[in-house]
Amino acid sequence: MEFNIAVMPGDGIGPEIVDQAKIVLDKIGSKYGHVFNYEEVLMGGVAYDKTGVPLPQETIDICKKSDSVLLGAVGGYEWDNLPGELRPEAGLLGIRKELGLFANLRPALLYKALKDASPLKPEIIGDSLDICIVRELTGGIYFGDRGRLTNEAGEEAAYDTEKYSVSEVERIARVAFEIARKRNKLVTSIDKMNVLESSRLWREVVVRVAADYPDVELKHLLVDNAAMQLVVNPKQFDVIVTSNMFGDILSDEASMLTGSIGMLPSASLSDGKLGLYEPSHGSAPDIAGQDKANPLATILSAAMMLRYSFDLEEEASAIEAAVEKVLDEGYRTGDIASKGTKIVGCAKMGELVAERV
Ligand SMILES: NC(=O)C1=CN([C@@H]2O[C@H](COP(=O)(O)OP(=O)(O)OC[C@H]3O[C@@H](n4cnc5c(N)ncnc54)[C@H](O)[C@@H]3O)[C@@H](O)[C@H]2O)C=CC1
Ligand SMILES: CC(C)CC(=O)C(=O)O
Ligand SMILES: [Mg+2]
Repeated sequence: MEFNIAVMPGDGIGPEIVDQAKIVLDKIGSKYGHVFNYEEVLMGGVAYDKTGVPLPQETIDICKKSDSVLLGAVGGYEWDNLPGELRPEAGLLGIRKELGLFANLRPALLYKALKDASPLKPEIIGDSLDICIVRELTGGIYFGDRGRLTNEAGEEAAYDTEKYSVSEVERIARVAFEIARKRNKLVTSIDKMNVLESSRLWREVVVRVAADYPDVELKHLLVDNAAMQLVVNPKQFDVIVTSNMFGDILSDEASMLTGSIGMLPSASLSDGKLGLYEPSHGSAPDIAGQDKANPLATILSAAMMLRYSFDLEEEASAIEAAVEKVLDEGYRTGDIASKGTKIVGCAKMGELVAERV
């Protein structure tokens, strides 16, 4: 089969890690008889530098007519003083909205070989950890009204607004329950209903949706407690469903339970087959251009693309198995290295995975 993939390398380590994912995809293509056509598009700081905006219309058009989108990461110090709407991150939020990518799946999976890389005690982490975070991606405070104003005391002030509609909560809750049905049948909804009205609506709607899934257990946690529970008892979670900002923060925390933010892939899904696949981390400007980045989150995101956008389950599993094999053989990028392991760079890690596909 033939697939057209829009590729946004982005900024910082983005181009390095995306290159490795393409090498692995090409190996899958040659093994299973698929052709992946890549069309590189501009988004983020690199787009701002070349066109004056972080998300050019041409990028949106090409993504919309592609079969899926692969992204590295965007952002960096050099764009830190731009106004919000011109920052690289505005390009990312813009493409998520344009493509209707309301469901962000972030699986935090601990590979057995990485047990030593997890900061949690062996008696807490056990042999494995497998949490699926379902983060709402096109609503909430990242998309609400914001601005600057002068308050009653004549002082400069700023505001951002958290807003969720019933339909926005309902559709993300359904995604979470459907996923839980295929896993361990437990959804934990995380909110801040003791303070926020938007969270009270969130909880009401999730409870209503749960009635359609009597085979799935529903629990609720307040987000501050949830942040703590992830560290003290992560095994209590199966599927977590939460808002855009809480999911952003909690997924970075969960990534560390599995060894590194460089291990956490993500799939951003819409109502249709078009999805955007990217690692959960940022552009890591502190290590950009040094061949130090861990490309595994991006490679595993490419596997999610095969699974969710192209229905190529066997090929997706082949990538995941190749990643597991490389780790079992003791190869590590610096972020997941431990005593007795073999440290390799970003490019070598990609090559090793491709060889084992
Ligand atoms: N999806 C995206 O494009 C995202 C972009 N950002 C942007 O990225 C820029 C940097 O943000 P930070 O807060 O520093 O977060 P970050 O995720 O880029 O980096 C945090 C820490 O993790 C390390 N790290 C991240 N990815 C890694 C990898 N693959 N391998 C090894 N180490 C890795 C970095 O070196 C750094 O020490 C900012 O401009 C931010 O807005 C942040 C998060 C997501
Ligand atoms: C622009 C930000 C919302 C990106 C981010 O931190 C994320 O999606 O994880
Ligand atoms: Mg984030």
